[in-house]
Amino acid sequence: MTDTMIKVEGVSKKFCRNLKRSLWYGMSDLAGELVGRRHGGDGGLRRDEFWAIKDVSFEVKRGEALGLIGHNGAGKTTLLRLLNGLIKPDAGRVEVRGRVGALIALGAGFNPILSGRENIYINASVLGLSKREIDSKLDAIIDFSEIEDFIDAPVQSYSSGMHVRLGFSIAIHLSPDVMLVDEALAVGDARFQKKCFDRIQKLQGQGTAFIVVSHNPYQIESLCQKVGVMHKGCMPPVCDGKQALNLYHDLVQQSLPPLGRSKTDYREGTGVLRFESLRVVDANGQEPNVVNTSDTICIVADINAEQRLSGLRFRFEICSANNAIVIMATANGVSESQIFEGKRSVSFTMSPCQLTSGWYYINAVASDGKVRLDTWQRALEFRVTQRDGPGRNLSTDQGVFVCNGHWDFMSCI
Ligand SMILES: Nc1ncnc2c1ncn2[C@@H]1O[C@H](COP(=O)(O)OP(=O)(O)OP(=O)(O)O)[C@@H](O)[C@H]1O
Repeated sequence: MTDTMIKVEGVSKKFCRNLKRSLWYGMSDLAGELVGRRHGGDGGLRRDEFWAIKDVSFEVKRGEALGLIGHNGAGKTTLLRLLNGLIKPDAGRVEVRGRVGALIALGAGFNPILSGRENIYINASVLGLSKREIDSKLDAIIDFSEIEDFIDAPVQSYSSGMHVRLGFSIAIHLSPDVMLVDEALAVGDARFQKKCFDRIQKLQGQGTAFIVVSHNPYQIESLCQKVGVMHKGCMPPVCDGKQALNLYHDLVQQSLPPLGRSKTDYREGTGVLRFESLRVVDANGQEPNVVNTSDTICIVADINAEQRLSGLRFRFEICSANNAIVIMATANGVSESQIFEGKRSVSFTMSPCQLTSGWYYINAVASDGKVRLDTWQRALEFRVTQRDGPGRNLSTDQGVFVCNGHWDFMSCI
């Protein structure tokens, strides 16, 4: 495996839901191993056991980043713990080359009663660095973490963001060959997140292989060359960002109730800017109960930016009941000089709306071009009909969109 830094082959890991039984299984497995009889492997599940990881395979090469996305409990952290050697697989093989930097659980690896400075020494020496090597990196670690004022305070007094800053800074300054990052970056503020992304890209250029777990598929798409979508412990072959986004979008939508029954939304993003409300209004500024295909409609979002932001991008995705994106209205060209701070409104007008009858929903997305600030999936549902009466034209009520093109009829020579 010349350039391959991480190789995972047919790995499975099971857990037991019942603590007492889990302890009993653990003891009997241990005893079995001592006499050369091993339960597990592909052996079946015992009572209350389930596969947290099932037959997962992938490779990550030098300088590559693999993103992992999936619902809560899909098995992402378990996979990272297997890669980091914290737990053993029940079946399959895990190979990881070189020095591994890991940011798995928030605050894990820190001794809470020791200061940030003391924890830097402990963490780095565990990874095999001498005192002299750590001395030479200390200033850079503290500098990057931006917590110099607190570096001699006990880590238990740190906020979650400060834990992440210190953990990330230690990990990247130890020249890891492989870096495992579990959702930790979501805790940092937007500016620090961006600084981390830039550093991840720089380290990738220097050959570090990354595995990044995130609930933000757009973050994953911008950072990672390939993506694994985990679902109930399984992971179909890794694919590129676009395919993975579609797969993840399908999984999210499948878990939502049918349109028109109950409104369920789904949020992700740093939250520095948030959509506060979203509505569809007609040409008179009224919110109609039902929209007509020939009506002018305007999608209006009220937003709130917690700090001065520029270079923003907004997108409204209008999706049909079968979860296909029908219209993607993208405002990429918000000029750099347009500053957003505090409460504002963003709107997109469709004149006429041209959707055929049925239920639709709108996803609203805001980013600064690099980091997703807010994604509000299924922010609003609305229904379109064709007006009853003489104007009604069933032949134009097929498909999802009535396109206003024009026909030409030319004679053939
Ligand atoms: N030590 C354990 N004992 C029993 N079950 C466990 C253990 N660790 C994890 N699990 C279970 O394994 C499944 C996968 O958990 P895991 O933490 O890997 O999910 P995840 O995808 O990282 O979720 P999240 O996005 O919420 O962090 C979950 O059902 C979890 O409850």
